[in-house]
Amino acid sequence: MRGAPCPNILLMRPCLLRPGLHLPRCRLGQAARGSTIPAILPRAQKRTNVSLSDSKRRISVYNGNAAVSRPVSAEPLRTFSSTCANSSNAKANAPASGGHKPMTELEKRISAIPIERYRNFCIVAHIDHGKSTLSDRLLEHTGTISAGDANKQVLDKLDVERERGITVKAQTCTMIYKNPKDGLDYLLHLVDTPGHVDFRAEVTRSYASCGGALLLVDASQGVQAQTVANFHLAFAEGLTLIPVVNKIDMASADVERALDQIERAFELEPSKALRVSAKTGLGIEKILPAVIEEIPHPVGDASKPLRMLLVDSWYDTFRGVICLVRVFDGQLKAGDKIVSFATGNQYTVGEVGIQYPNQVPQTLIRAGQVGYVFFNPGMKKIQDAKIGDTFTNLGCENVVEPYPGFEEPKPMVFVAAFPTDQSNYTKLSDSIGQLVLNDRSVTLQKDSSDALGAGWRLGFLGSLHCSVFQDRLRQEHGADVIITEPSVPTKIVYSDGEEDIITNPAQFPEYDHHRLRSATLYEPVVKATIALPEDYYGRVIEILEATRGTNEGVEFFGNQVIMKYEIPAASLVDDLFGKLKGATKGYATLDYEDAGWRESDLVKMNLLVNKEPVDAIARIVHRSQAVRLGRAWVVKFKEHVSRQMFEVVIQAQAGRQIVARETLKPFRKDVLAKLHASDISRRRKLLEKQKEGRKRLRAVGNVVIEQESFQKFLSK
Ligand SMILES: Nc1nc2c(ncn2[C@@H]2O[C@H](COP(=O)(O)OP(=O)(O)OP(=O)(O)O)[C@@H](O)[C@H]2O)c(=O)[nH]1
Repeated sequence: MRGAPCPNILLMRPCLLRPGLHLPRCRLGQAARGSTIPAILPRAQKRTNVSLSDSKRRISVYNGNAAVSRPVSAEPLRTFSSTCANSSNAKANAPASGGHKPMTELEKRISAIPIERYRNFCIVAHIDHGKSTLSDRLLEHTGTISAGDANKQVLDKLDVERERGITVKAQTCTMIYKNPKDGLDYLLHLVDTPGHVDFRAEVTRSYASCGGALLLVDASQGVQAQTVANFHLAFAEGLTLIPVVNKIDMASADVERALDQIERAFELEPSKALRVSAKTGLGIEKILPAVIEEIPHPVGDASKPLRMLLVDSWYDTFRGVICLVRVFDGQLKAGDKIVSFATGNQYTVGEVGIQYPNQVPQTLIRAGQVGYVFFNPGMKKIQDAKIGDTFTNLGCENVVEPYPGFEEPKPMVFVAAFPTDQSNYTKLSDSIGQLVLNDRSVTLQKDSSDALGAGWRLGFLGSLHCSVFQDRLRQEHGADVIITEPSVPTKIVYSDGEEDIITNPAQFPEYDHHRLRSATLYEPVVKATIALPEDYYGRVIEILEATRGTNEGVEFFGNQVIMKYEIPAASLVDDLFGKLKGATKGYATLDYEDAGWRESDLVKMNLLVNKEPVDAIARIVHRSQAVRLGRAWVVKFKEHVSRQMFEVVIQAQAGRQIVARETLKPFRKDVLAKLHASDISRRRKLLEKQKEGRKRLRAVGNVVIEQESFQKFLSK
């Protein structure tokens, strides 16, 4: 399908529809050759009762009869007796020492709800379409938070989330809802997911613990790039989707257009769409009845051995590593001894509970529930909390099948981080370690630079991800840190077939390295989906062509255009999104996915100061950009380096070529100041002496570049 014009937007992310997900590839092929979405989507409709969040998710279709109908109680239901019962676990499964604590009213209410009345769901939407606001509104509607706390973005807990108004970490919240139709309590788990493309790993993880989703579309903006992308992720995960048109209170709302787009793009029935305003609360009361009606309940057996998926983890200063888990089978309570399939490590459960919306301890959590757990003693290393890991009761490893786990996200953007003051290395190391625990998509390696000392090389999913991490490092940990310019990896294939992927430009071989001469270089490319109003089409084409992109298809939906381009990933770190926003008055939206490597005429750029390369500033760029970037470098570096006693030459080198140069004049001590004007021979002698001195200094003197200069140079 690569390179073929895309007949409809469903096909824009074909690789997300993974094999093995009941969506035969031939269907996609047929559609790609001209048939339209209906060939595919009636299946999606049929799949409204496909529950892939049950214990056989990813491999089987939910059979309504298979649901466990046993009423649940807060008492352990340990009827499994094979290997597990004979293990030391039998003892551990007895109530935690100290006996039962009396159940709280909340626990009593939860324990009376059977799994058939659980619903796990999330909200699928484009960034800023109102997920967090709607989540707050639902929490308020169910009495989980008081009316005064709504609109405070309760689930956006991080400072950076509140400040930037975006969700970075997926948060979850349990709600109890009394359904007016049958007067019964339902246990709902709402997972608030990030909308931005860089946080896709968070989104995918969240979907894994859900049975369905609200597909939220802003009535004034309509379907956007990430609505399409996130729809495909949710669709591939087999989630039941309920269309919801939000922001109907806005003067610019065009509900009919949004409904038309939802129907044409996703083949979802517009008559089933709910029309709401998350801000004013208009129409909100229809959402939870629809969730109960449409979204299948999770399937699991609380009497079986524990089968529990680690969905997320974070670090709490007082309690250590806390894990967010989805229990598929069995139940979990304090004192249980459990084992990780990924690491083989054994743990004793210290506390279990639910997010309501803050952590509320429970006697136990059981099959179908999403909750938190921490251990006593806690996990030793932060790396032990492997997202996607399966846990079971100790002794049940042979009878429980682990989940396949999650695909490791691949970092696309790399930076190096150094403490401004090397004596703060350990402190900064701890801060970075804690943030990495909270964000498993970040990769971390030790690094060092001649200019900046010891530090780390960090890999991120995208530039926003990278800048959010920097903000968090500064805000939450008060870190004083120098961060180098972001770069993407480069692949070198040598003539003997050996491959090397370079993520640190300083480690890229110099142009005169004998192996590089016969090597082929590759840069990563992405398939980008860009949505914009038709009026800006021409300007956006210009920008995309300038990125060395290849047009792979354009679709028109009324006045909305959806374009598909293959572009170098390097253009994303060069603020492509900012440029698109600038050219479209902020209307353009962008989504992308990894599309492998493309052969490219790449060259290593060095910044030379008096002929010495400054390793922290090296970069691999396309040859066509070398002169422009080189010019910008030397001019900017000159601005930030203080003058020395001797002349400093700043050069940008691309491969073997010097592409730009600036000279920083030395301090000029006026050695002639006290001399009489007519004393010419004395005057010449003094100037000669000064020249000699400068020459000597230049030969032996190191250019002293203060950390501050680097900081200023590296900051945008
Ligand atoms: N007028 C109006 N504004 C709304 C409505 N829902 C949300 N908003 C506003 O839209 C903006 C974005 O809302 P959020 O809830 O933060 O959006 P989000 O989808 O969670 O954003 P991310 O988490 O970054 O993906 C905020 O300024 C909200 O106040 C609505 O129904 N009507």
